[in-house]
Amino acid sequence: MAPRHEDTIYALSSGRPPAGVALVRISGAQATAALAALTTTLPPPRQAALRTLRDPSDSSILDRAMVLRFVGPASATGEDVVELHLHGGPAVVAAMLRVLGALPGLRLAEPGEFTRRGFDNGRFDLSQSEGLADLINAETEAQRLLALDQAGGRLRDKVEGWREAIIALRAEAEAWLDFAEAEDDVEAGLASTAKAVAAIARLRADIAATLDDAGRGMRLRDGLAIAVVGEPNVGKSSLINTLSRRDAAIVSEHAGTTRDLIELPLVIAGVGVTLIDTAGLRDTNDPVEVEGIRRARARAAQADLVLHIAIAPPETPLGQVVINKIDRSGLTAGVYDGVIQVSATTGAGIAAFEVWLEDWVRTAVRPGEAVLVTQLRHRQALAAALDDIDAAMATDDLVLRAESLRLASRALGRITGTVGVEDVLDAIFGRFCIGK
Ligand SMILES: Nc1nc2c(c(=O)[nH]1)N(C=O)[C@@H](CNc1ccc(C(=O)N[C@@H](CCC(=O)O)C(=O)O)cc1)CN2
Ligand SMILES: Nc1nc2c(ncn2[C@@H]2O[C@H](COP(=O)(O)OP(=O)(O)OP(=O)(O)O)[C@@H](O)[C@H]2O)c(=O)[nH]1
Repeated sequence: MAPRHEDTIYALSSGRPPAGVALVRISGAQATAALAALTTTLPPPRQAALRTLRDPSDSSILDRAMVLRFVGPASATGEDVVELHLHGGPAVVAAMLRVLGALPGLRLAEPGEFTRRGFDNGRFDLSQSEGLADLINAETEAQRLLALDQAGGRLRDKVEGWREAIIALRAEAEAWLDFAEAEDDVEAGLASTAKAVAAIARLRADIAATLDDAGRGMRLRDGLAIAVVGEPNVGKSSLINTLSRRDAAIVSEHAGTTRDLIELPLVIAGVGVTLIDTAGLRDTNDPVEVEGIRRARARAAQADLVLHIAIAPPETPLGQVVINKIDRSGLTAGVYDGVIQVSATTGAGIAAFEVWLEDWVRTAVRPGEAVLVTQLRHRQALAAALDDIDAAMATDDLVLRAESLRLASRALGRITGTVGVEDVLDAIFGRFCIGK
C-alpha cells in the first residue's frame, strides 16, 4: 500500500551554486499555494513564465525568475509540482530556501524523496527508479545507455510479462485443482498438466537466457577490472601511466590506493575499466611485500583480464603477455602471435596495444541484443524465481505447483517493487542526492 504524503517538500534540484541557473523544486499539495505566496499571478500549468518572486513576510524581492507549475498527476512526482528557475547564486538560493521553509506545510526534501514519491504514486516502478539513480550516476556511455533503458521501463516490461504469465499458470493450476476435486477427471487433469509444464518450460528458458546475460550487463554497469602483473621493474607502472594519459577521463573515486595496490579508472570503448597496478611478483621474505603479492594474486584472480608484463616471454604466462622495453631487446613493435610488444619509453607499439585493449573490451561486453539485468539485486531475484519455477516443474502435485508459482511471481515482484520490498526501499532511494 503506497503511503500518503502529507508534507509538501522542496529542495535545490540542480547542482551546487554558484551556477548559471538554480532549479528549486516544490512537490505536494501545498506547492501551488507556495507559488501563489511568492508571486501575484500564477502562470497556466506547464507554461514557463517570468515572474518577480517576493518574500511574503515583507514583500522584499527574492529574484526575478522563470517559474513553471505542473498539476498532479501529470508531473514527475505525480503530485502538484512547482519549479523555480532562479539565478544560480548561493545567496539567491539560500534566501529562497529560507522563505519556503517558513511557508505552512513545507519542509526540505530528503535524498531521493521526489523520486520516491513518483514511485509511491505509481509514476514508475522500482526498477525504473533504480534506472534513474544509475542515470544520475552514469559516467560512461555504457552506463548512460543502460540506465536510460532501465529508466524507460524495459526491464519492468519484461519482468511484468513474466509475472503475469506465471500468475495465469498458477490460476490454471488452482482451477484444475477445484475441477479435479469436483469431477474426478484424471485424464483432463493430466492433459492440462502437460500443457502447463510446456508453458512453464518456455518461460523458464526465457528467464534463464536473461540471467545468462546478466554477467555482461553487470560488467557494462560496474566496469571491467584489468590486473597488471609482472616481476619488479619490468615497467608496469610506466605502461599504466602511458595508457592512462590518453584516456583518464574519470577522476578516481576508488579508495583502492593501498600500500601495494593502485587502481586507476579509465574509459575504454565507452566502458569503465579499472587498471590495477599490482606489486611485483617475486619470491621474497619481506612481510610487507609478501602481503602485497598476496593481494596482487587475489585481485588478479578476480580480474576480467590479467596483463602479464615481462621483458622476455615468460615461462608461465599468467594471462595476456605484454613484452615491454623492446627498445632494448630490439623486438618489433606490435602484436605478434598474440603477444603484445611495446616500449613504454619510446611509445612504440602503444597504439597497437590500445587497439588490442579496445577490441578486448568490446568482446568482453559483447555487442548484440541489449542487456536487461545490470544489478545484483535483479540477478538474485531472477535466480530465486528460476528455483521456484524448477520446483513447480518438478512436481505433479497441483497444490505444490501453485505454491511454487506463487513464490516465483513474488520473486519477480521484488524487481518491480510490487511486493515485499520495504527492506530495500531506503537503500535504493537513499542513493539519490537531495533534490532528486
Ligand atoms: N525542469 C525539469 N527538467 C527535468 C526534470 C524536472 O523535474 N524538471 N526531470 C526530473 O526528473 C526530468 C524529466 N522528468 C519528468 C517526468 C515527467 C514529467 C511530466 O510532467 N509528466 C506528465 C506529462 C507527460 C507529457 O507531457 O508527455 C505525465 O507523465 O503525465 C515531467 C518531467 C529531466 N528534466
Ligand atoms: N628502456 C626502457 N626502460 C623502461 C621502459 N619502461 C619502463 N622502463 C624503466 O624501467 C624501470 C622500471 O619501471 P616501472 O614502471 O617502475 O616498473 P614496475 O614494473 O612498475 O616496477 P615495480 O613497481 O618495482 O614492480 C624504470 O626506470 C623505467 O623508466 C621501456 O619501455 N624501455
